[in-house]
Amino acid sequence: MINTDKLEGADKPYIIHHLWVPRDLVCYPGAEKMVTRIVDLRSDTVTKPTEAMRAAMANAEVDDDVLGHDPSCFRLETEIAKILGKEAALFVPLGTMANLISVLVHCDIRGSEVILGDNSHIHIYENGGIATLGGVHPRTVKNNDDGTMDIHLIEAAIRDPKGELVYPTTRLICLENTHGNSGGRCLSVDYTDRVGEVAKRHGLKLHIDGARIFNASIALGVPVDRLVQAADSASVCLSKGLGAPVGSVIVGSNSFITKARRVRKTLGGGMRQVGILCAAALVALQENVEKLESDHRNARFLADGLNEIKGLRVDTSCVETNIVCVEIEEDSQTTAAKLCKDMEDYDILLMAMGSSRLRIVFHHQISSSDVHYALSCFQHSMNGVRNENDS
Ligand SMILES: Cc1ncc(COP(=O)(O)O)c(C=O)c1O
Ligand SMILES: C[C@@H](O)[C@H](N)C(=O)O
Repeated sequence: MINTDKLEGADKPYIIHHLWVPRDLVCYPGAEKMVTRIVDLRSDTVTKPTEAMRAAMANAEVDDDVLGHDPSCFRLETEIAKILGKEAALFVPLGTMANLISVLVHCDIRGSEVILGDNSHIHIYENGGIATLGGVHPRTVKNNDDGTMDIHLIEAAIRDPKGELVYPTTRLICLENTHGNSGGRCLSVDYTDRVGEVAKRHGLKLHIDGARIFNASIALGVPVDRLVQAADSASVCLSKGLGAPVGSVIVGSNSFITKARRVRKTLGGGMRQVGILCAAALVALQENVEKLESDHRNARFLADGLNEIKGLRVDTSCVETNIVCVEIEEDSQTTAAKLCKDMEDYDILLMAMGSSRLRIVFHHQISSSDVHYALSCFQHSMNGVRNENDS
């Protein structure tokens, strides 16, 4: 890897992706834009469809999926239900809608309450949809750093039926595996099964936000169907690590999915010739699950490298899948926003998750050489920050 410490800022524009090209080798104006590539580490939602996906989309067998069942959609839903070990599945545009529909079906009686993590995606990043659209009351329990909620706190949060005159009625518990805001941490089968036992004991349902359940499966070495066995429903994002251009699915019993299909239509989520999207998702399912391990490997490699850079700190023990959370140390004299901007100058896109926290997410369109390139740019940027502050 080329040591970038020695190069002056003026050479910065002449980055030919992965390589620094000294000025005299660049012979004409605009060459600096000749060969650059965006290294997009903002999320695993940013992947572009592969050629195989585009071909599948162009040749997809389609029909009206509202009036009947689009054949490509039927094939995808049948396949994903089988893989997740549930009776049926429903294709939806976004994971947010998958979670919303699931909660609304489980909590279809007024005054219902759902127990979920205070740092969960449903609670923080889904516009409070379960309340604003579904009238479902959220009852949060503290998320631990590993994405779990203490089981005794879950049980304590369940409303006493004797108080039904004044309390909402608990009907659902939601888990999230992997847990996004905890840095992609995995919930174990044992933990999930124990929460499932609590739900059953109290006559409650269990939903798993499985946006990245395939990442958990690969990281834990546990089949996805075993990870969601205790759940009555699960949402799975095909458009994240699996790399489909669009789509998530809900899995559950036949009767649950029948109700979910109706709620989807109510929300305007019914789609006509949706096979065009499902054909790409089928390719993603067939081709990209096996690539998740290299995303996790790239994440671990970057985490270890960043930890060696003065001013940055990564808890590498928390890097279990494709997400790396980077803390910017106080004395580093920079911020997450500034570092994102600096890295953008190198054509590297990151997401700030606060004033001193960065999130880096890996996917199948990030290569190991991208990782080396990103590492050298982080080093160069943090050196620049230090030089600025020393002068
Ligand atoms: C854990 C988790 N659940 C649900 C979602 C929602 O997915 P979407 O962005 O497709 O609505 C996300 C977002 O990416 C997520 O990270
Ligand atoms: C930010 C969040 O909504 C999105 N689910 C992501 O992980 O990129």
